[in-house]
Amino acid sequence: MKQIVIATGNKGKAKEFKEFFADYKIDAVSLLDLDKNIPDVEETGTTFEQNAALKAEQIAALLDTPVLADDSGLIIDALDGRPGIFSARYAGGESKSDKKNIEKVLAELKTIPKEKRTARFICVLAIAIPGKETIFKTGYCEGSIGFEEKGENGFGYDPIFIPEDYTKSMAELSPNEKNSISHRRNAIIQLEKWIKAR
Ligand SMILES: O=c1[nH]c(=O)c2ncn([C@@H]3O[C@H](COP(=O)(O)OP(=O)(O)OP(=O)(O)O)[C@@H](O)[C@H]3O)c2[nH]1
Ligand SMILES: [Mg+2]
Repeated sequence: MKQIVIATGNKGKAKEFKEFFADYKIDAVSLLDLDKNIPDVEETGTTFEQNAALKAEQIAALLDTPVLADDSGLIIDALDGRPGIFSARYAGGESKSDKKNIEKVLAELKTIPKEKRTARFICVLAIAIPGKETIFKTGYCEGSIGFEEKGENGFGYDPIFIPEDYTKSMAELSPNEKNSISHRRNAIIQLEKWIKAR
């Protein structure tokens, strides 16, 4: 089976990439699957593109193979776009905690009414191929932030994100349903030609 390396240490992302690439009969191997001790890539960029490129290019150089990286996050209008590129580490501290991040967002939006809770997920994919220019693709998923956590599926902010035209949270959707509307899917479908040519 063909393989593609995904430069992520996020379990939720790794699972979704495996599901997407299975459709193309490609095994998506994440950093969690590799035996090698791979150093953490510091996300020092100021944009999703820069951080996606940092992850893809550093791991591609290290392994000398094409690598796909995903930098993603949640953009909330009432918070001037926060948590944005800081989505994974919004509540601060070294340990990334989805639960603490969600609590912080809900607290910040406490007095904000339903119609002003609009938000979107963004996913920027970078594909680094040694010796070639890095390719970028961006996908979005529009929605709003609920008032409480709901559902057990997905990861990150899914329990408080209600996709547009839905009443359920992203975490209440099945993996297949999420994968049919998510920001990650909307980025990946733009890569279809590249994936099929592999
Ligand atoms: O509810 C969610 N559903 C999603 O589908 C989703 N996609 C991204 N996010 C949030 O945005 C951060 C990415 O930050 P990020 O791109 O730096 O990834 P990460 O640090 O978790 O892993 P890595 O890929 O960098 O190794 C994540 O941790 C999450 O908090 C999501 N939340
Ligand atoms: Mg990260």
